Amino acid sequence: MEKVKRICHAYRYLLHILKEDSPLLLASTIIVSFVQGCCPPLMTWSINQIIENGMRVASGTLPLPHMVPFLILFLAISLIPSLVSLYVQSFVQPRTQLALRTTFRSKMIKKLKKLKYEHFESPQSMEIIDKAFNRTENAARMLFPMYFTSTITSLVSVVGSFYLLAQAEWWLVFTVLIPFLVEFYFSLGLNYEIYNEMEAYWSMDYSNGILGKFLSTREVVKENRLHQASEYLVSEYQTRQNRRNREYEKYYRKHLRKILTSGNLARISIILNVLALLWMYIGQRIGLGMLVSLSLLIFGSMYKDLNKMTVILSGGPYHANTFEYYERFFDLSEEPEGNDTELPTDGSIEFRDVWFRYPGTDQDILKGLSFKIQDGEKVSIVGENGEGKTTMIKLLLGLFTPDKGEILVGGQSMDDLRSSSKISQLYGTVFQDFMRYNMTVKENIAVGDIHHTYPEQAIQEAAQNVGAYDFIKTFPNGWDTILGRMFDEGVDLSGGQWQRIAMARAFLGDKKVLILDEPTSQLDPIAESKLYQDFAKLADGKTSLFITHRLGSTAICDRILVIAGGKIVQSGSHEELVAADGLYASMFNAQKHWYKSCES
Ligand SMILES: Nc1ncnc2c1ncn2[C@@H]1O[C@H](COP(=O)(O)OP(=O)(O)OP(=O)(O)O)[C@@H](O)[C@H]1O
Repeated sequence: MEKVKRICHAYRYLLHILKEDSPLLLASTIIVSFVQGCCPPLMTWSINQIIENGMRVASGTLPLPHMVPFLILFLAISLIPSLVSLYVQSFVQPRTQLALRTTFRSKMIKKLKKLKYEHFESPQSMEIIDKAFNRTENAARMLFPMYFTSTITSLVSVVGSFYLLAQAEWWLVFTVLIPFLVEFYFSLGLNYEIYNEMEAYWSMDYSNGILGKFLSTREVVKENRLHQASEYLVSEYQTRQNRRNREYEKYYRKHLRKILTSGNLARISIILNVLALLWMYIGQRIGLGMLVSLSLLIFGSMYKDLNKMTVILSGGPYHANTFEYYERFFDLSEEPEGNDTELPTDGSIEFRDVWFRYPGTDQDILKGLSFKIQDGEKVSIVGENGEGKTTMIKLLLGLFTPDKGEILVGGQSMDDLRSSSKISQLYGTVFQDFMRYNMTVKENIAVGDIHHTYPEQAIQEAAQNVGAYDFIKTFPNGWDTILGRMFDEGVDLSGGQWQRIAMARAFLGDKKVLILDEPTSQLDPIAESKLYQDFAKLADGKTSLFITHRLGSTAICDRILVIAGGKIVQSGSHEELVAADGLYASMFNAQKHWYKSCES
């Protein structure tokens, strides 16, 4: 029952989309499918007429011209199925594909925009998103037009054919139908079983696909070549694919026996029914025309149509099941609706006993993190790898919520602020893995504050503030130059130049809090020192947070917070912390020795 509900739901959904998008296409598809369905019974009827009347023409009891309408009908019916298939293949299929793709994609993209950020860091959610994006369209295409046209055609054809069979003998309807119903019952269960087994196979495909991307992504290819890792990745990819293929073959062999045996009941019933017709002909209960035309019907189109119906009915739920992923995707939790909470007027930050672990994991990353940053203060956050510095920033930005404790910005709780529609105007953030948009320089910077339209001069000023103005001026199309290598006319930038563009974007507008997560990782020492000076100017009067491993850079900050074990373990100026002889001093001394050994 659940399966039937699911397929009905999938069809209702698809037909609704097509009715809205292209009602004419839907109507014409229904009409041509119906006409095609009428062909087999009409063909049977015309063969019967041609044979019976042909014999009368041969015996001289009927003039030849009386045969002409039946012959014309016969010719027309022979042509219609191939014309209809051409129409479906060359028009209905591609047109439907476009309509479904547009509807599915745009609905899914709108949903993506609202998804809770945590889903993008969860492998389970990412698998649902991947399947919804990659499989729903294919399944929809199978259901319409393939299954939909086949269902109408075979249903009309089967009803017409049963009518003709009943003309010969009423019980023929049942001797043909019952074996097919039994067959259908078994194939329905079998296909559902196959679907469940295929789930494991698809999961393997998903992870192999990710490995395959390592071989085609530009950034990754560079490193692969350098490490000569491509060969290893290719062979690993092949090994995994082979393992998956073996799994697939196992499932296929397991079901082959069932698939082969499941068609036999119907095949035997066909032969028995044709023998029954012969028996009726010998007993003179039907004529030669009926014997030939009904035998052709049972052996040919009727068997095919009934068979098609069992495939549609048993395979339909299998494709409709894909809609389960589509529905699960839409069930993923969303960020709360943006409200009109006003932003705070000062940029002070306070973490009060904040605890946090990533959803689906069992390890606390932040364990009672508490600190205060005054409005306008410049603070450096330092700590060893994996101590939770970036995690802390994600919480501050409202991408995740703490499991315990509270975060305040300007005295306002992040619980209220995180859903403010203006939140993007509070923070200017540059992450380690900032975005490189393959768009114009202007757009690359302007997306930093989409709530305002900035004149070109403001964009240029933003670029100047982060030292990007001079290299942008040299571009062939100036501010309208497309960045990145995705397009022919695109100009690629160095890592440091991209970083400056990202900074111009992040700091566009009047952001109260500036955050830089490893801002200088791609800069040379001169550029790094220049960037700090630029940033100190830019950050004047604003609260700013630096996450950095280069402890020399902390000099521009008023204070340093040292994070370890999910807590702040030290706080003070560079001089105070070096003198305190704690974790900061040992990290700083290690770096000092490293620089010294480089100098010597
Ligand atoms: N989405 C996630 N799911 C589960 N664990 C995560 C996730 N993101 C990060 N972690 C874990 O959280 C811990 C803290 O990571 P985080 O990136 O905050 O550290 P960090 O101090 O910024 O490190 P680094 O200095 O190396 O950038 C790490 O152990 C990391 O593996």
